[in-house]
Amino acid sequence: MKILIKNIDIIRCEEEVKVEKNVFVGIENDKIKFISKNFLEDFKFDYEIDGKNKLLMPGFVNSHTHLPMSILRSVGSDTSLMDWLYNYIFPTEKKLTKKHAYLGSLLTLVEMIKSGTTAINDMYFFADEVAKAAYDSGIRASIGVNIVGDEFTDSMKSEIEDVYKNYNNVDNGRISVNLAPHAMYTCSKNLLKDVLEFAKKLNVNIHTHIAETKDEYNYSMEKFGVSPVKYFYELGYFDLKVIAAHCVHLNDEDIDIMARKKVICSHNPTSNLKLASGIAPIPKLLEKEAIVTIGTDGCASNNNVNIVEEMHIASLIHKGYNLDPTLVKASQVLKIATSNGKYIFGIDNMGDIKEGYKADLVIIDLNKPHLYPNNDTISNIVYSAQASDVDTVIVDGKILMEKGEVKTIDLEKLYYEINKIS
Ligand SMILES: CSC[C@H]1O[C@@H](n2cnc3c(O)ncnc32)[C@H](O)[C@@H]1O
Ligand SMILES: [Zn+2]
Repeated sequence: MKILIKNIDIIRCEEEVKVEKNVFVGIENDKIKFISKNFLEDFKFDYEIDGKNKLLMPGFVNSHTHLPMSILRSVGSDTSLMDWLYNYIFPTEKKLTKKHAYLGSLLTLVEMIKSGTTAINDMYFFADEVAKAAYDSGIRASIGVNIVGDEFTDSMKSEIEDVYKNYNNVDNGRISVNLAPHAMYTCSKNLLKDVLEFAKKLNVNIHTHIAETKDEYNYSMEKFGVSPVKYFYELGYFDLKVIAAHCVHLNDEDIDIMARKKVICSHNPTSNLKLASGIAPIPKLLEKEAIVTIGTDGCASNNNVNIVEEMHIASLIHKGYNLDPTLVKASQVLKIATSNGKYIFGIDNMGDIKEGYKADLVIIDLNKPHLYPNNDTISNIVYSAQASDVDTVIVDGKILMEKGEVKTIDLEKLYYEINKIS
């Protein structure tokens, strides 16, 4: 498939974040073929998109999600993490079925695509169903197989092997698999050691929750004499690629370790605020050049997966909390929410608008009252844009949504099914 986008403004995000006005962009198969000031006559396209009053930018990457959890939206609201998990979420999750996981995932994916997310890093039970939903939706996804308990059992291993066989590196690498030990307080040390060896054998990423609450930090210090970050470091986890969700309670040594070992921090500001977990030291991580990305967490602790809103909150809280308006600038947050996601997927040519790069793109409709006047496009996108401004979403060169209409999922049927099970 060849797509021509004409007369559009673009934001390049990788090195310096900058805007270019009124260009032609050609997409061929899964990649950006050209970006040009003029139309290239010999590009024979199948499909044309008019870019007048629109902005093309790299798609958003949501680095920490639990797709099926839209089914649990608003369960246990107004409680702290441990109360929420142990008294509301874990008991309800025991009742979930494969069907719930598939339909809940699809519902979350609709919300994600509608707000411009082109790639996600997930972890949950029923990973096979989650992977199927991600596959069906057309999004780019790394699917985490949930691991909790004392021992690495044969049934855990065979679930991982099945999901790996069915979904790792599927559809031109669009779907991949990661191992997701839940957290240091729900997995024994032996289990974590075995999982690490298994991840090495399969050559996959690790995705886990680290240092989310003060309780977790204190538990780690009391039981093991080290912080959660140092605990994972000493186990050898950071010799692999680890996506560490939350990273709220870090000491200076933790920040140094994370920067040096290139741990990928998934900043989840809304979930951290809703569960009153705290505010992650993102300015300090950025100062040390650690890799920071952005995530929503699951729908029950957010209560949505709107990455535009997440970016907005991330751009504001560190300024207010530290009484410093220069922290987490609009250009930094845009990079965090888009191009830094490439580190998760290990795809170098992803996360920017450049020739030869993956066509994982969103088109924003600028013809909205809150986006006029366009004095500073980057500030307008971070501080004023709404999810409903996302007009078109393209992943791997395929159009998943156009003019606000999701093409890959039958919404009427999905809402009907969701209503039946809720
Ligand atoms: C490992 S599968 C996912 C597991 O994690 C639970 N969960 C969702 N959000 C959070 C969070 O913010 N901290 C810790 N655990 C969380 C989810 O309910 C599943 O049980
Ligand atoms: Zn989580």
